[in-house]
Formats: sequence, C-alpha cells, structure tokens
Amino acid sequence: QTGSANTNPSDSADDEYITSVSIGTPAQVLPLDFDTGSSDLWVFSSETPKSSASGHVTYSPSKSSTAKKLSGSTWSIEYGDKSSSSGDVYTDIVTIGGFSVKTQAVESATKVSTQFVQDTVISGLVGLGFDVGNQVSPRPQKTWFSNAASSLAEPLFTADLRHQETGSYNFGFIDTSLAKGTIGYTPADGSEGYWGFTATGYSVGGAKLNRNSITGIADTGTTLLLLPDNIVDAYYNNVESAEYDDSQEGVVFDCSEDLPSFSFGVGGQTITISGDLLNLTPIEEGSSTCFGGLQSSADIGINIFGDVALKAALVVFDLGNERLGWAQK
Ligand SMILES: CC[C@H](C)[C@H](NC(=O)[C@H](C)NC(=O)[C@@H](CCSC)NC[C@@H](N)Cc1ccccc1)C(=O)O
Repeated sequence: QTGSANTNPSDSADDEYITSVSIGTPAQVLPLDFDTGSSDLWVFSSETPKSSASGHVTYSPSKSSTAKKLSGSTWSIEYGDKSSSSGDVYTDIVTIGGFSVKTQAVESATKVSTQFVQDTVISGLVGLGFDVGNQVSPRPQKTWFSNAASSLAEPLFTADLRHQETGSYNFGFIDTSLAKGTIGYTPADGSEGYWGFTATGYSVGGAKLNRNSITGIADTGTTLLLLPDNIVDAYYNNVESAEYDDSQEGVVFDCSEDLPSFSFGVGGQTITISGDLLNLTPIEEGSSTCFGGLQSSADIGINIFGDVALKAALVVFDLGNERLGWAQK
C-alpha cells in the first residue's frame, strides 16, 4: 500500500507547507504542517480556548464515532523558535494521502502559544521525526508514519517541496520522475528524534565542493537553511549589499541582487540551491530589501536543512534503512 498527498506553500515566502489530513468518522479535514523536526501529531480542537482557536479549523473528538480518549495521557512541546503547545490525547482514524492509520494518537491542544494562535493557515503539526522524540506521557506514542510503515510497500516517505507551487509527500514509494539527479543516500541518526545527517562539504556559486563536513537535520517544519557563521559569512561575502539587520534578526540585501547558488555534498551527490531559492522574500510588502534564505544556526546550536534546502531536492526519509536520500530537482 502507498499514500500520496499534495502539499502547498502557506504564503509568498514559502514559510510553511500545508497538507490536508482527515481525522475521525465522519472525516474532519484539517490543514496541517508536516514536520520531520518533531514527533507529535497535535491539532487545534474543541478543547482549545475559543479565543486561541478563532480562525483555525478545529478537530472535535466528540463528533467522531471512532475517537477514544487516551485517559491519563498528556503532552507538552516546546520548539526551537520558542513556540509551544500542550494538551490531552485521543486516538482516532487518521488518513493522509489515501492511507489510513486506524488508531493514531491525536494530541488535542488545550494550550497553544501566540505564534500558533496567529498562524491561522495551519491547525497543527504532523510530526514525522523518530518515535523517540514523542512527548506524550506517561506512555509516548508513535508517529503516523511509524504506525503506517509496516503496512506500506516500503518503510519510507519522500518530500518534494516546491517554490510557490504544489509539491507532495509520498508514503511507501519513491517517484524518481520528481528528480533530475540520482538519489544519494547517507546514514540518518534518529537518536535525538530528528533526521540527522552529515553533508560532506559545500561551495558557493558553483565552485568545487570543499571537504568541510556539516552535521545537521533535515527539517520540513523549518523555513530556512540554518548553518554555522563561517559558512553564512563565506556566502554573503559574495553579496555586495548584504548586511545583518537587527530588527529582522538576519542578513538582508537589495532584492535586485543576483544571488550566488549554494551547494552541499551528500551521499556522493551534489545538491545545488539556486540563487533565487536563497532570496526568501521582501522584508515587508513592497520593500526593495529582501531577507536571506540562508541564516546563522549559532543561536540554536544545531544546523537545520529546512525548506530552503529541501526545495532544491527530492528527499527520501528511509526509516527501514535508517538513511536519508537526496536527489537534485
Ligand atoms: C531546541 C528546541 C526545543 C527545546 C526542543 N524541541 C525540538 O527540538 C522540537 C521537537 N523541534 C524543533 O523545535 C525544530 C527542530 C529542532 S530545532 C533545535 N523543528 C520543528 C519546528 N520547526 C516545528 C515548528 C513548526 C511550525 C511552527 C513552529 C515550530 C526540545 O524539546 O528539546
């Protein structure tokens, strides 16, 4: 069996990618953010304070004949951007891309931080990280993909995120026609719950890859490519107008700049992120100053290959073989 779901950028800056998920009987369809950087499926619900839930599609377990309270279980998560949410837990049927998991832990939010309250285009997250990262207590729950894996044709899923166009999450199969290049595989380290891996080197503007390795995570739930300061500086030294903007908390530059590409080596392949993918968006509507897709990871302490990097590739999250595959798109 397999599953295939379309995913769409949330806005003109490709800030998040939204995928429709059906929960319960009859189906309640919610727009969710698939997040390989976390391991909990949580949703805005009938238990979320009305003031916080206004503008969001919500899940009502009481309206689902297949919902069951997981009594005594609670959850609480904090994310790298200091956002957070918490609540209690139900199990219900969760269908993604036509594939149904009968008894999936659906974490219902009784509290959400302001970032989520304001982000009305999504109603929660589908964690696609490793089960070890799940935050339900007293008994941690499995992710939707972990529950699905044994029934899928292959225990893997792919992410094909695109700039300002519809992409896909495919489960149980690899559609190689989505990529131009060969898939290069490298071991994935799931010990922290993330999809950790090591890139073997990098280059700016199509130069030959150096041999400075970069260890980081593949995180569909993070917008940017977050790398060490020395790499960020090496990149923006090629961008005449680049400067750090305190209010934007990142490097900005004239939108008219012709940005160099950024390449990294992984699994014997080279993934090149084109310059236009590295110009994320004007800092505000109509501004001629733009915000960079590559920013520093120094404040987080972990390198994150977020959507800016993932958009350049077809990425295979291969749980069965504990490996990540990358192919140029
Ligand atoms: C370091 C961050 C905290 C504290 C750490 N939490 C994590 O690592 C969580 C699971 N993952 C995340 O915070 C990050 C990845 C690791 S960053 C250190 N990805 C998920 C994030 N993008 C989800 C999100 C999506 C849309 C809007 C907001 C947030 C922990 O629990 O220890």
